[in-house]
Amino acid sequence: MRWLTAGESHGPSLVAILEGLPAHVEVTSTEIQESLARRRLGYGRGARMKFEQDEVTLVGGVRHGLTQGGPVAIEVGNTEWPKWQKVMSADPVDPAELEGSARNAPLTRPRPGHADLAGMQKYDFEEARPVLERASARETAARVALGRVATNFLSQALGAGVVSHVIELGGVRAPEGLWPEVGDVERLDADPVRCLDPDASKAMVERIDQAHDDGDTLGGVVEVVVHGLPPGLGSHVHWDRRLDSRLAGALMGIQAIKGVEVGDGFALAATPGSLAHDEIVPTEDGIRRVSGRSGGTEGGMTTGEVLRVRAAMKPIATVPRALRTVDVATGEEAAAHHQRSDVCAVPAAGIVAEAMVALVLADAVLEKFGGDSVAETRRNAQGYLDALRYR
Ligand SMILES: Cc1cc2nc3c(=O)[nH]c(=O)nc-3n(C[C@H](O)[C@H](O)[C@H](O)COP(=O)(O)O)c2cc1C
Ligand SMILES: C=C(O[C@@H]1CC(C(=O)O)=C[C@@H](OP(=O)(O)O)[C@H]1O)C(=O)O
Repeated sequence: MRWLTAGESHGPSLVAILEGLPAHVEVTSTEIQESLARRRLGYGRGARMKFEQDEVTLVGGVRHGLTQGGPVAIEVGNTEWPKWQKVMSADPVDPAELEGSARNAPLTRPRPGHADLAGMQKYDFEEARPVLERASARETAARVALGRVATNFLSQALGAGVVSHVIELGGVRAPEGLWPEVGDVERLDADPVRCLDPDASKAMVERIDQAHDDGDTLGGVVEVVVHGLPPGLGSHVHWDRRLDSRLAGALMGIQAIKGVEVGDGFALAATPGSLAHDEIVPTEDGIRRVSGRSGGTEGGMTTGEVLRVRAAMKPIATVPRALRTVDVATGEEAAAHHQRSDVCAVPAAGIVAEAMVALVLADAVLEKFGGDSVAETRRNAQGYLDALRYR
C-alpha cells in the first residue's frame, strides 16, 4: 500500500491518494465526513475549528460505496478558501492586488517550536508563510480521510476495531489500566477531552481554561487501542519489518508528536523482568497472555492480544504569551508572531493517531494475507487462523 497527501493549510483543498487496497471495501463520503468531524472535536481548539468546514469529495477509486481496486483519491475542500484565494493563489498575482492585505503580511518572526525558521533556512524563503502552510496540522485532515478507508478495511476484512483516548493532558494523568473498547467511541467523542475517566476529564478541562487565561498552551499523551488483530502481523526478521518500528514512525510523523510508547513503554524500563512481561497461559479460549504490558507486540509481531500504542504531543508552538525570537528582516530580538492558535489539540491528535495506526495495520494485513477483494483477504486470514499450529 502507498499513500500521499498534498495541499496547504489555507489552500483550496487537501488531496490524498491511497493505492493498493483491495476492491469491495465499503466506504462513503458521509463516513469520511464523520471521521473529519471527529478530528475537529476537543476542548481547547482555536476559533478556526468553528468557522472552517471540511468538504469531502471522493474523486476516484470508489463507485456506489465500494472501492474498485484502483487508487482511492479524496479531496477535502476548505470552505475558507475564498478569503485566501489571492494570498494562496497558485498562479502569479499582481502585487498591487495584495497591497495592504493583512493575510499577506510577511511572517519574519519565526515561532520557536514550529517549522518556521528551519523551513525558511532550508527552502530559502524570506518569511514563514510558505513553510507553515504545509507544516500545519490542517494536513492531518487528509490523513484522517485515508484512515477512515483503512479502518473500514480492517473492520470488514478482520473484524478489527481502532479506538483512541487521551490519557494525559497538561500534566493531568488519567488512572492507568483504562483501555477503551470499540463500543466506547461515542462516549469518548462526547467527552470534551476524549478521556475515559470523568474526574481526570474535568481536571483536564480546568487545566485548559487555566492555560487559556495564562496565554499558554498544553500538550499531552494519547493512546490508540486496536481490538481483533490476529497474531503475526509484522515480523522479527528485519528492523524495518518490525510492526513497532512502523507504528512508531507513523505516529512520530504527526505534527508535534515527540515520543511514542508501545504498551507500557518507558515504565517497563523501570520494572523488573519478573513483573514486566505478559505470562502465557492455556485457557478455554486457547493460548493467552495474562496481562497486556507489551502493548500486543512481541518481536515486532502482533501477539493476537489488544494492540496499544501511545504518542506524546508537545504543547502548541504558537504561544499567545509570545516567546522570544529574532525578526529575520532586521536581525533584532522580537516576540514570535501570533494571530490565533489552539490552546491544546491533544484530543484531535488522538483521531489522527487512530488514522496513522489504521494505515500501518492495513498495510501489514495486506502484506500478510494479500487479496484483491476484501472477501479474498478475509478468506486468507481465516485460512491462516484455522491452520495456526499453536492457538
Ligand atoms: C491536531 C493538531 C493541531 C495543531 N494545532 C496547532 C496550532 O494551532 N498552532 C501551532 O502552533 N501548532 C499546532 N500544531 C502543531 C504544529 O503543527 C507542529 O508543532 C509544527 O508543524 C512543527 O512540527 P513539530 O512540532 O513536529 O516539530 C498542531 C498539531 C496537531 C496534530
Ligand atoms: C486548521 C487546522 O489546524 C491548524 C493547525 C495549526 C498548525 O500550526 O499546525 C495552526 C492552526 O491554524 P492557524 O494558525 O491558521 O490558526 C490550527 O487551526 C486543522 O486542524 O484543520
